[in-house]
Amino acid sequence: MSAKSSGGADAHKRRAGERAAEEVEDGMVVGLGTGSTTAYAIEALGRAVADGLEIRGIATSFQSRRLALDVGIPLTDLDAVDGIDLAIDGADQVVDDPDSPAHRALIKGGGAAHAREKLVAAAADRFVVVADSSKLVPVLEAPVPVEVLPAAHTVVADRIEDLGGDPTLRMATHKDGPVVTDNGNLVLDCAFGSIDDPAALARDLSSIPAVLEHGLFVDFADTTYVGTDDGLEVRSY
Ligand SMILES: O=C(CO)[C@H](O)[C@H](O)COP(=O)(O)O
Repeated sequence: MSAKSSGGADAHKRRAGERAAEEVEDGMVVGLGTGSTTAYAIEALGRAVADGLEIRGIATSFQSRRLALDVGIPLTDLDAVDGIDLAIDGADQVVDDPDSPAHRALIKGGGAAHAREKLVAAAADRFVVVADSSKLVPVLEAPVPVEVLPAAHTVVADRIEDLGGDPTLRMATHKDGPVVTDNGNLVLDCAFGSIDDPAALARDLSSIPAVLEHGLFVDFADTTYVGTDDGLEVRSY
């Protein structure tokens, strides 16, 4: 999937994605996130590679791998490198309140790619988030995507209800049945209302057997680029 043309939220996404791509320098290993905002960064990196920038990308999904190949970014794998210099990725919600202990916590996984996205973000020296301004919130409240082993989805759903969540199995739109992740698993979108303590919820979710990964990213982001009507806002943490 390529990035869409600009206008409204798309223009905001483009500003954020293209600005993040400017952070990439010759010789870097770059984590390539998933989603429409990151697609602008990947396309910008493809243009820079065509102009001589030498990088290696690590894709976080089938979608980001295809796009990177389409635009000519050489790819490698996590087990073939010593580390990742910089990872760029989008978010579904970002806490934007410097007075909150949850400042910079994210919800990711709108594209069901959060397991590999978190792996790559955790391996990166710097994790740069790209978002349009609609993603900024004072408190996280979107459903948290939880990737689960297929055989365990009802058991995990029960455990999530015990935690006060309301899990819904994510269903595919162009096939019968559920969304299946790039890892062959299922996704429960788990509504918790306002998430005042994302770190505690992240620990609780991680402790459930058969949860592969959840979409709460606490203390991962180093910088967030936010595309707005007026231009670009930068949050450095
Ligand atoms: O976490 C993600 C995929 O798993 C995406 O980065 C997130 O859903 C944001 O996507 P977009 O940039 O299209 O709004």
